[in-house]
Amino acid sequence: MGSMKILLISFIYVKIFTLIFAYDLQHTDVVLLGGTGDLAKKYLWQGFFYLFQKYSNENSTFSFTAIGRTVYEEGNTKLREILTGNVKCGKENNEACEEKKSEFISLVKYSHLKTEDEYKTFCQNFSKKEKSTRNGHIFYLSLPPSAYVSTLKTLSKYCYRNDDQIWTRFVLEKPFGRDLESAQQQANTIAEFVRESDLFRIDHYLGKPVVKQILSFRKSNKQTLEPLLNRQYVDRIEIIMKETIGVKDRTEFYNQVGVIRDVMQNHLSELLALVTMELPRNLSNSKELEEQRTRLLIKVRPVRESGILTGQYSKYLEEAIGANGNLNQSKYTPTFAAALLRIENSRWTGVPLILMSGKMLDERSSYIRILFRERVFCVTGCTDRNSTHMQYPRQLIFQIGHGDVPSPGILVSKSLFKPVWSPGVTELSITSKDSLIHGQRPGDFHYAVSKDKHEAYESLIEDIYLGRKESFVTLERLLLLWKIWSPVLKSIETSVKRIYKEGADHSLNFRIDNDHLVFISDSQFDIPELENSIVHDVKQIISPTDMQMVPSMFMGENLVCKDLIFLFHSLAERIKNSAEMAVQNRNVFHLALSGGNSPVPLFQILAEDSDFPWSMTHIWQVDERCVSKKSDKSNFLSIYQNLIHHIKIPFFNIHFMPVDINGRICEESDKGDNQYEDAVKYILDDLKFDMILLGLGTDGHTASLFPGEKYSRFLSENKLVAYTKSNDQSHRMSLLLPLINKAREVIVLVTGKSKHGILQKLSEITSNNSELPITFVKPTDGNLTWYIDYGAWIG
Ligand SMILES: O=P(O)(O)OC[C@H]1O[C@@H](O)[C@H](O)[C@@H](O)[C@@H]1O
Repeated sequence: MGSMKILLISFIYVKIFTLIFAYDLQHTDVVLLGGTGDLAKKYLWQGFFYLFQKYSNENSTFSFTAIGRTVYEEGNTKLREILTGNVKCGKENNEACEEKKSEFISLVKYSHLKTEDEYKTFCQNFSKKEKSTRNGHIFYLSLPPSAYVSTLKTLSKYCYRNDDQIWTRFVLEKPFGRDLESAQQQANTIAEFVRESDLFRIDHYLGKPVVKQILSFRKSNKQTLEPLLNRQYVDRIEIIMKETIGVKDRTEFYNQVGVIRDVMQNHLSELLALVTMELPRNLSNSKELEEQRTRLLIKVRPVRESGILTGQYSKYLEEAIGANGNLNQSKYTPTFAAALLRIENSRWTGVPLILMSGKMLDERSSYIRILFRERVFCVTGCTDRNSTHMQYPRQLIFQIGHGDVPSPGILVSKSLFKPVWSPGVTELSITSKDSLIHGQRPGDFHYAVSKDKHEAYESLIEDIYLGRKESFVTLERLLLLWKIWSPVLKSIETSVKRIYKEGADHSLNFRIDNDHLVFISDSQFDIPELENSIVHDVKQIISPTDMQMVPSMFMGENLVCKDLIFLFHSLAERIKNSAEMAVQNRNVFHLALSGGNSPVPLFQILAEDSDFPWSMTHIWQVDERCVSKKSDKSNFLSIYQNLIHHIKIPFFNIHFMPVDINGRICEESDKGDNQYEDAVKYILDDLKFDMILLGLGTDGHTASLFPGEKYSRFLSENKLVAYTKSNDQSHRMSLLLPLINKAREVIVLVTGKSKHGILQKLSEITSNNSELPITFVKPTDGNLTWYIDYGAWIG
């Protein structure tokens, strides 16, 4: 009886063990469609070999099939030859690796598939694996994008299973569509037969070792770096991918895409998101990571035609003709492009982002370079490169590939901060070389390289196998990326491309001129070229530095004159101080805001300030256009969208001008002006606003008080609010001078070059008989301060 019991127990144990063991067995079939193509030869087989080396053992087995369209007599032999020449064991080249390589190569098979029946038979054999194991199927489509939909359709019909026994993953290479519309269309069709969760869209830049370190570097230096990564401190960001090779035998593909679709809409734009997005609290939370990425991309303004430059290397057309390319199309294919991007959020407004890439340029280098604003001013020894006193520019560089560094890595100017290195990198010192790196001596950098030395495809293929999706392109992100580039792609489709010489051609150098990019050789400015700088910004040369003297008074009143971003920040701080004082003294803060474009960045900064005493603040309007509240011309809509919408302010503290009463716009009989005046009288004890923010028009108008009307009339009549007319005779509503002049503080905000002329005119006024409305603004008991940016000041 006893021995029966023992036998039974042992039987149960053996059964459980077998079950566990069997459950642990996994067999993975990798099918590489386009397995004898260029990408496969160069990177993909190497990636699969890495996977095989790392994961194959007695519990985890693999088979590899290359699918091609060509019928080879000795397909397997041919394929194995390819692999023998292309798969490498790395520097160690050790015996164990060579053994593994032979094992790997002997496993690889070649199959020719073309017709649906051939696919069907292939897939039937394919599914016949031992029932006790769990099978994984990876279909990697290294095919022309035009073949994606039909191939996926066939595969999904015969090879697609996802259940307890089999998982299936499909891998696609960019480009995904040609523009927003086609990408959406392609995605919709694919979604009919493949689930989004089983689709892996590859952008191999996301698998590059340094790219994988960007967020952890930001996180490790959160205390020091994050407060600097914004428009207040960053001068510009360059995201660059320079190549020395040409298109070679890829002309047919390249003619369809050009440099923007090939690398800018995807690789470079993905990098942009990684450096500018809000840092997720938890980097391993892929949902949060994706949310922050998409939140950022939503705020990237679509590239404009004036913000892009394109070129083509001189031999491209010849190559294209040789490759039987379509000449008409080839002549418009850009092999070089530089684009100016803008992010319209409170963190980055105003910071230029330059994305640039080109084939056949003078060097091979890809990097993200963040240049910080300069505050230092050199007095002595400025041209002495060996001087130890000056260490500028101050920059943070993610060197993603090649360039002048010993190995891709992260570089931080020593004058910026001493980084805390994340566990994924190793600090190195760059041995002194004669040449400069990004304009600095190598020794002026803290430098670290990634510990992970694997090629992008190796780590991405591993991610596919493990089902980790963080480094792949989601559909939502893909469409947002297209939104940035689609419009400009359309508008430059048949624009003339600048022809440049292969290698070093200075005619590609460009600079930012306001919101435009221009080739320097085309521009009327004679600007000395800045050494080692790709972007030459004229403003940097002509605008005053913090060291330059600016008077402290304008028109007999206080003046604050700064660079645009600093100006907005200091004004936001001033408003907050006034609010806090008012709340302390009177328990309430009455703020009247003008409309127009100038104050928008200010609203956005204020909107971010959760410490502002919003609950004690009343927001009023200085003026309003006679339009519907929903019109994009409405001042209230702009104040609402950029400020009110983002803050916690009681509804009853918002006082919009009643220009739209039940759909009737500025009907005199509705007496909207009297209504607003009554509200002011009722709510403001002594008719004193704590602060009024005014603007200044190029014609000297302020609020909605335009030249030509007799404002002295309003002064004597003591009216507070009225309907007025602008120069183009359109109707407005405005606070009037008696009310404006009662305010405790009046701020006049003037920004942008276009305002230089009117400032000049005002500064030349000598008599007291000017008819310009702004000259009537003279607070009786309060004070007036001009806030003017360098653009308006210098012109
Ligand atoms: O920087 P890497 O990894 O060498 O990749 C560059 C290549 O990236 C590919 O995505 C582009 O299609 C090629 O045109 C480009 O040459």
